[in-house]
Formats: sequence, C-alpha cells, structure tokens
Amino acid sequence: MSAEQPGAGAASPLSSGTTTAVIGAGVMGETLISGLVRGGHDPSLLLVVEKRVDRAQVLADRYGVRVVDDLAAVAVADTVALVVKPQDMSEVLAEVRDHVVPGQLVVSLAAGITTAFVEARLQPGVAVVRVMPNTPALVDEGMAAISAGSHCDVEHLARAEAMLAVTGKVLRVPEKQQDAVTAISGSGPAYLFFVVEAMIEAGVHLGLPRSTATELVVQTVVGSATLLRETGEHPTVLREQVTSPGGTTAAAIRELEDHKVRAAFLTAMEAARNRSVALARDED
Ligand SMILES: NC(=O)C1=CN([C@@H]2O[C@H](COP(=O)(O)OP(=O)(O)OC[C@H]3O[C@@H](n4cnc5c(N)ncnc54)[C@H](OP(=O)(O)O)[C@@H]3O)[C@@H](O)[C@H]2O)C=CC1
Ligand SMILES: O=C(O)[C@@H]1CCC=N1
Repeated sequence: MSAEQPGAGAASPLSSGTTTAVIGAGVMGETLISGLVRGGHDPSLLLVVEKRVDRAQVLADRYGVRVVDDLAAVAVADTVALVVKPQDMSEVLAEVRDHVVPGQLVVSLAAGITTAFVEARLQPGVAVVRVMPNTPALVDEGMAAISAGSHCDVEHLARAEAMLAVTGKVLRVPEKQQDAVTAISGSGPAYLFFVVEAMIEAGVHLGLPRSTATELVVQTVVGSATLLRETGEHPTVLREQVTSPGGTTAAAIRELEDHKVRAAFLTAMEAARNRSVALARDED
C-alpha cells in the first residue's frame, strides 16, 4: 500500500512504494506483470487476482508477486489493471465497484470495452484509461495504444503510459480509433504468425527440412521488420527492391494478388474491428 492515499502523487506505477493490482492473469495479465517486474516494480506491491488458483500460484512462484483471492484487496492499489476477457468485465466491475474510489486509476486492457462502459459501472469520478496492448510486450517490443476516459487528467494518462512504456512503444489515440487499433496491432501478431506458419509449410512442401524452413522464415521476418524500422522506407519501396524484373519475387507476388491476399487482409481487419465494437455491445 502507498504511504498515504492510493493514487496520491503516484506519477508512475514504477515509483517506489506504488501498488498495482492486476485482475486476470492469463496471457496478457502475465505479459503486463512480467513487464512491470522487469521495469523495477516491487513484486511484493504487485497484487494479482486470478480466478484459476493453480495459475495464480505459477505467477507467484515465477515473479514473486502477491496473489490475493478477494477483489476487495484492490482498495489499496494506486492503479488497478483489468485484464480479464471482455465477456467477464461486467462481473468483475460489479465486484470491484465498492473497493475503487476516485484517486485510484483503473486501466482496462480489454478489447472493445469502452471507458464509458467501465465508468458507468464504477463509482462516479473514477479515472479510467483504455489500453490496447499486444503480446510482443513479452520481449519489450510491444505496441500499446492508450485513450483517456472522461475523468482522466494528464497525470492519469502519464501513469498509464509509463506502465506500458516499460514493454515497448505507446501511442496516445482518440478512443474512437481503439477498435481499429485492436484490429491492427492488438490482433496483428496473430496475422504475422499465421503468415509465418504458411511460409514454413510452403518450405516443407518445397522439400526443405522443417527446421531449415523455420530458421529461414523466422530470420527473414526479423530481418525485414528491422529493415522497415531502421530505414523508415515505405514498404512498397522495400518490396520493389526485392522484386527483380521477370524474377522469382514477381512470380510469387502475382500469385498473391491473383488470390486476393491484399483484399483478404482488408476484410479480415474489418472483421476484427467489427468484433471489437460488438464485444462491448454483447456485454451491455
Ligand atoms: N491475448 C492478447 O494478445 C491480447 C489480449 N487483450 C485483452 O486482454 C484481456 C485478457 O486476454 P487474455 O489474457 O488473452 O485472456 P485469458 O483468458 O488468457 O486471461 C484472462 C484471465 O482472467 C481470469 N478471470 C476471469 N474472471 C476473473 C475474475 N473475476 N477475477 C480474476 N480473474 C478472472 C481468467 O480465468 P478463466 O480462464 O478461468 O476465466 C483468465 O485466467 C482480454 O480482455 C483481451 O481482449 C488485449 C490485447 C491483446
Ligand atoms: O483476440 C482478441 O480478442 C484479443 C484482443 C486483441 C488480441 N487478442
């Protein structure tokens, strides 16, 4: 617990003596917890509430965090991170409502759930920040977008930003962009892993040992991503550099265009955006 009131003067969740509660310690909850611990958060001031007892124990053993089984424990936290599935959000908010007061910051990492949704289920005046993180945060290469709710001041947003900045880049976006963000960077790692899977499978079809195909594809993806970031070149320029006239790449790209892969990405991401919008509606 902080020296005085929760939230008072806590500029960063990594400031000494600051308490953070994480509700829901699945994939994304662990990603957040591990990042905070790597960033220097005192594990004994990291409270974890997780439904699955065995999972909670794994995290306590792995990170030294304090597992609590009663949501009332979040009352002592400066920052409360909600990392449960969108479908569980109403239930969790009903349980924490009496234990979270203005002065504490609530950070929701759930897809689709708006700050208005969270605010309406908490006591009036509680500051809420919506975050869309992604799993590369596990290796400090995350991309998170954050948006302020209606009771946030600059300090609240800065606090949420500091929490996410430990594990990668953070962008402030208007909340109306969050569903599109979710479709791009939130779900994005899965699309790229899907492409990686497909390329490895293709290598195997072409007669390469699976281990060789895997090494070739993974390093090609890492190298290409690094080239994009370090040169700042437009991807079209980089693709054209690879595409020799009448060569192998041109033959492959023509097949991708014939199979409407570009259009498939567009409709796939529209589907993700629409699902994000629907998640909050389904919960209401
Ligand atoms: N995975 C990802 O890449 C990303 C996820 N997110 C968001 O993060 C959130 C969590 O996703 P993810 O980690 O993948 O999901 P998980 O299902 O892995 O984790 C959620 C955890 O919360 C637990 N839980 C459910 N209800 C409660 C409760 N009342 N109290 C305590 N714990 C509870 C769940 O237990 P049980 O399984 O028993 O229900 C589960 O262990 C989602 O809202 C998602 O939209 C955002 C960006 C990326
Ligand atoms: O698939 C999902 O709903 C979550 C949100 C973004 C990534 N995973």
